[in-house]
Amino acid sequence: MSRVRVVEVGPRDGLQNEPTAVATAVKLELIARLAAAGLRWIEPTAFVSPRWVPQMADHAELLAALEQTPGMHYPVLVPNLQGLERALEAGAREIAVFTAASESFTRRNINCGIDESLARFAPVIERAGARDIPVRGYVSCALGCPYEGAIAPTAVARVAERLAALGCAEISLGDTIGTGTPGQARAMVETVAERVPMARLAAHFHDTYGQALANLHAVIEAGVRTVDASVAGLGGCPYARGASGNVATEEVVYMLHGLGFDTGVDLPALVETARWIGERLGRPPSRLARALAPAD
Ligand SMILES: CC(C)(COP(=O)([O-])OP(=O)([O-])OC[C@H]1O[C@@H](n2cnc3c(N)ncnc32)[C@H](O)[C@@H]1OP(=O)([O-])[O-])[C@@H](O)C(=O)NCCC(=O)NCCSC(=O)C[C@@](C)(O)CC(=O)[O-]
Repeated sequence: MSRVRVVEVGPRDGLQNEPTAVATAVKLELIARLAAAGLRWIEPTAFVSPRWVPQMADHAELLAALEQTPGMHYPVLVPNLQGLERALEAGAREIAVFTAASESFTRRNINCGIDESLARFAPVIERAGARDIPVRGYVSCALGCPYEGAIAPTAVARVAERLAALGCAEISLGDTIGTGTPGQARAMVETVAERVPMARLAAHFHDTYGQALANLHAVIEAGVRTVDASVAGLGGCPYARGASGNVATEEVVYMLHGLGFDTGVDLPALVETARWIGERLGRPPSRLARALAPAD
């Protein structure tokens, strides 16, 4: 059976936009439950400025408290050298850098242009490489920008290629505001794959317009085998208006199993985790979690 790798981004992308502070202990329990459900790649936090994203202010405490057992991967977001230094001190073994295919979004999200972001990442990736720390690169706004509208697939491909050339092992392509549709998603991924091999691409789709599963299906048919998702559909980028809701991991896993892919994830345990975090945050369950709810 062929495998699709699911990268759980809920504790980071999912929680970064929550209006009220989520206790570090709740985040740690969420991560432990996700690991127990079979997820092996879990993005736990971001070493970004607490002024920009207060919800990630406990990054060092959280990462230091995580037991990084063999076989588990906990990549953390790092925007610059300062973030890298702090992440390394806290015990990071994998990192992710993040920019976008849109100049306006990049400025609002990390306070610099695309070229400058890549210049900042160069020494980050070099230092990580010297320690054998794998680096993922994110390209946001891959299917549209909240400030610039449509984004050409070739613009996404150019940024992805530059991240790969800097040393990113994997490139995650983000439909940050969830406006993409399946034909666009497939065309974008195929254009990027002309410059970065398909095996190194990941799809990171938000469900704001209800298109995420259809878009994922389209890019899986095109050959993508790594998919980002957020338990209970938590999430959204604080610097992308309307970017609520990553695609729910449990719905992705249900679809992948239905398509005959192995994910290594125990779906009932994941659904239970989705219900657990939803209750703590006062969030409605995903459609799947609702459908699979035990009878009263
Ligand atoms: C990049 C910066 C820091 C630039 O922010 P800046 O204000 O330009 O930074 P600066 O270098 O001018 O420094 C200003 C202050 O920030 C501090 N600082 C500087 N760097 C750090 C750091 N790493 N950690 C902690 N503190 C830091 C620095 O020490 C200084 O502190 P002060 O002297 O004023 O007290 C800021 O814009 C930032 O943190 N942005 C993060 C925004 C963010 O996390 N957005 C969400 C993630 S992206 C996303 O969600 C999309 C994605 C990945 O999920 C995919 C998708 O869906 O498309």
